Amino acid sequence: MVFSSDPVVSVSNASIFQGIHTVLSDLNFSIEKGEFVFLIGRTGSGKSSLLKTLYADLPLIMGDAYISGYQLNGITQKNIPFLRRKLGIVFQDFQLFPDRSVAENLHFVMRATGWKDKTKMKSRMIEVLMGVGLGGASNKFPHQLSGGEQQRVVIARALLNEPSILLADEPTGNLDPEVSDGIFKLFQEINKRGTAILMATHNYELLKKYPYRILKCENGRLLDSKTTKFQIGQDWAL
Ligand SMILES: Nc1ncnc2c1ncn2[C@@H]1O[C@H](COP(=O)(O)OP(=O)(O)OP(=O)(O)O)[C@@H](O)[C@H]1O
Repeated sequence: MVFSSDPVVSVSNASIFQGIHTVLSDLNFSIEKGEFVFLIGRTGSGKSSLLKTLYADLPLIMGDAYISGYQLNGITQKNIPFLRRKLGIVFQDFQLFPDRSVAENLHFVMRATGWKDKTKMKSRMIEVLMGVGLGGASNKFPHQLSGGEQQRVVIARALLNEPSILLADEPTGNLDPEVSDGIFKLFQEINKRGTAILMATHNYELLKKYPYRILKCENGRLLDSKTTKFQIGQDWAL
């Protein structure tokens, strides 16, 4: 049972591994419902590994972690799809099926996550596409959309099951600055509607402009702007 006062993410005494290599150790942090948090750090510092652990693509071997009401340590293969229904995941590369329309891309996820009622599926699909500003795009194929529009479809797809948190790994990394600004604003709108966001980014401008909480991977540790003062760094050295 998830109570509304529970944090969406809660991590204690955890270490993050890639095989036998420890990437981050002694992690202790939580993310509250509706919080917006940046995740920063130099290339190879562990941002993606942390996100992968949170969506159970990497096993949590040491420590405790809960996300969207699921305990990550000891989670079974059978339960991972159920966990992922509670999360929205957005990557830098859009990962849409190129040979399927926008509607078919969304339908695929809905069917895979247990939706059956065709009327409800259609109205939810329209709702999420409208929500990302792509109300008229359902019959288009990915190649007929710009990079920014494709990313909006990916965000719509991530929102289908009303996740309590969106995990975003460099979601604006492949887009030019103006387009990425629009995508960032979309994340802010989604956040204002109540979804927590954990966003890995190298975009120094965003950090300067929007004073959200920052988690920084540095020297195998995770620094938290809520409890520690630290330098953000320059964009090449985030
Ligand atoms: N699949 C993998 N197998 C083994 N080691 C890996 C794998 N992926 C990443 N690593 C290693 O884990 C460490 C953390 O990498 P990670 O991708 O989490 O960093 P990152 O902060 O997300 O980097 P970037 O900003 O470049 O995306 C690095 O030392 C990297 O080489």
